[in-house]
Amino acid sequence: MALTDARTREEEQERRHLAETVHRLTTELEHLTGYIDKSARTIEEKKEHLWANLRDMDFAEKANFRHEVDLSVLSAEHAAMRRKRIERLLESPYFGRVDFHARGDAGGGAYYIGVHNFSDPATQEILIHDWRAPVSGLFYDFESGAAFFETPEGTAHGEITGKRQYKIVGGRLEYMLDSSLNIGDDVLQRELSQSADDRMKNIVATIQREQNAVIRNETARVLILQGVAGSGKTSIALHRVAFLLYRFKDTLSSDNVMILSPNRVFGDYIADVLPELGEQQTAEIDFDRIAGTFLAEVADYETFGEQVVKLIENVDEAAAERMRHKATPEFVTDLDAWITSRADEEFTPAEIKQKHHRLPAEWVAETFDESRNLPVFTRLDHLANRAVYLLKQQVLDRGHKWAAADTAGVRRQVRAMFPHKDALAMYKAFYQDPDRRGMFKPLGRKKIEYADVFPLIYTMIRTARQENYGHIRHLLVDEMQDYTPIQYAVLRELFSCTMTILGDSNQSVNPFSSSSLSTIHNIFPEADCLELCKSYRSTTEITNFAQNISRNDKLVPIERHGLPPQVIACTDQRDQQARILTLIEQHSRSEHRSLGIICKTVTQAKTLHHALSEAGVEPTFLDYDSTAFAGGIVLTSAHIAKGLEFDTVIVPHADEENYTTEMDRCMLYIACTRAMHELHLTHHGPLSRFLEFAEEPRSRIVDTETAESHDHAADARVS
Ligand SMILES: Nc1ncnc2c1ncn2[C@@H]1O[C@H](COP(=O)(O)OP(=O)(O)OP(=O)(O)O)[C@@H](O)[C@H]1O
Repeated sequence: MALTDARTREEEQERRHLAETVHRLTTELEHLTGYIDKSARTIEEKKEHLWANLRDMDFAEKANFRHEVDLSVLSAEHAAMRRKRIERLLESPYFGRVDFHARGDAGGGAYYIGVHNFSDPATQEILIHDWRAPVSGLFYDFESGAAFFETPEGTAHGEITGKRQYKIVGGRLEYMLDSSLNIGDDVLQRELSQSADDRMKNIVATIQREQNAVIRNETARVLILQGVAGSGKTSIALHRVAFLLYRFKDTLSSDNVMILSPNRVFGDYIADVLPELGEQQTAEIDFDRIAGTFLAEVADYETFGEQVVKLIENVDEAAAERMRHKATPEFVTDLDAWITSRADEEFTPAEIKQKHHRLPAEWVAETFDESRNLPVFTRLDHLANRAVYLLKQQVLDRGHKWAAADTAGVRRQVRAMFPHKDALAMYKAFYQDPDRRGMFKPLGRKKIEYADVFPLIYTMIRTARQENYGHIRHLLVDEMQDYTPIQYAVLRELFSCTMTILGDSNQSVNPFSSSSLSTIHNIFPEADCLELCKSYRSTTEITNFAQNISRNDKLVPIERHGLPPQVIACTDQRDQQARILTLIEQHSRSEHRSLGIICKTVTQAKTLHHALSEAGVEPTFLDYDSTAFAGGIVLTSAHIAKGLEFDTVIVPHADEENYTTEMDRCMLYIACTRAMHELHLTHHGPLSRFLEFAEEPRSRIVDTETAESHDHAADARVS
């Protein structure tokens, strides 16, 4: 009874504290709104004054006046940004509290932690600490007892006497929980059992200790993060970007951060996380866009998506061999050495003659030699420019004319000293070597295979000066396993900044050209490598099911239970469609929001989309041309679904014919690991070999009344 009283009293105190915080936030919001309105009026008046008196003002007065207007606009913008943050805080002012008694300090204090800092403007007292502030590390990194955090004056040691977590929605306390341990399991369970939002959401309130270590790593120039499916890699990487923006705010802004994502749908899916954390959206890029920038005027090329389609739908052994060859680190070393030696081996200095004036071959050799450290085509341009300058000088000195045709003539002679006309010609010549014969196979007259796209871009970068991303100071690379060493070599040339590189070697979409953790580490030997092994996305049942498809002994599933995955045997194609329609119908009646129907290929997804549309269901169809993610019911391929998640997933065509190769196994694994709460697989004909384990009676549910299994699941599910 006494305990309940104490608890009630504490809750009462917390409610009062919340009300007080909301009051102070509201006061500040009103103040800012007043300030912004007043600024808007002042700016308007100043502009009108400027227009009215423009003629009477001299240059200095006008400049002064404009400067004043600019300053007012800047200050109003700052206030508007601050107002946005206050509005966000009013929704949920804080999610955690840690009571810390610093050693030698009699008082000690309660630190409330939220998505932003908030200080009372009157007293400057910090009422809410930003989750990224050093003191907030206490909340994520320590249990009760001895703890420390860094302050500008040094390390503050002391003791944590209590930790509390809150769920505040719309400014109202939904619940609070005391937790002496790390972020309480209860809160995490509640968060994980919720339905998926349309987009990826922030997880600040429940960041786990091992995840926090990744987020707050300040020292790594390159950080490689290997994490099992659903371990929070992408979420953590985005929180890390938010942390770095906070920690290095004087030198790093969102304009200097870039995210290299697998495709635009994924880019759109994660687009809300940084703004939710109070940061601006960063620029986003993918390898297809890098290819577009470099090759638009050079060659037509197969895209990554087209290559995946080709591989899944019809594996061409010779093409696979070419891919394998170009996906090795040795290939990069070979190509690099070959490019580097071209100038020495193939440049033949010769005399340059123009308008009866000459530059001897020795001069040519010496001049070419002076620019040794530059790429070969840049060296040729330098040489030609010097030759044009000298010869033109001599011609003009004699009183003759120098025409554009003379400049072109000199350039032609210089270019003739090197056998390759451009990077593409040079790249093709690389394959003249008998050891490499057959390794280059264009698709038609001017189109190159995807496997040649980045070797060619690398050749371009190494042979002539190219634009790079010099303004980018941090690059985040997601799905690292899908990029080859040559792609990393291109990244190294284009970005000379710190990087966070993350992925999962179990989720490669192309077994012929994927990179293992050790390969990537060899490319970035200076990198810190961290690993996340706990999987948070799916129920234990779904994770265990996926583990049977592709085992990863390091994976630790989170204890959260739900319906066992269903494998539904259908009598024919029509029956399969009917079953899928029933599952969609069940989903729409359930508490779940998002449903992903994930086929192996885009072609299969398209066919199913057509059939479902005819039956009156209109899921959002995502293919390689899609640029935005959509909530609700989504129909797509495993490759495109990568990185996404859904409350419920249906995997159609789980038969032996469809899922039979190692590549198919990857696709099946990716599709199944997209499910958070429910997973259903349908098939007609023999079940895929990768699902043989599911044929055992306990895990396989064939022709059962689905409602019954739902009831069973409800019992097992943790609420
Ligand atoms: N600490 C956490 N608190 C709450 N939710 C979490 C936490 N860590 C991960 N999650 C949830 O787990 C799910 C998976 O996260 P995320 O997509 O970032 O993982 P991933 O490792 O990139 O997955 P995959 O490689 O399979 O695409 C998300 O719903 C995310 O919100």
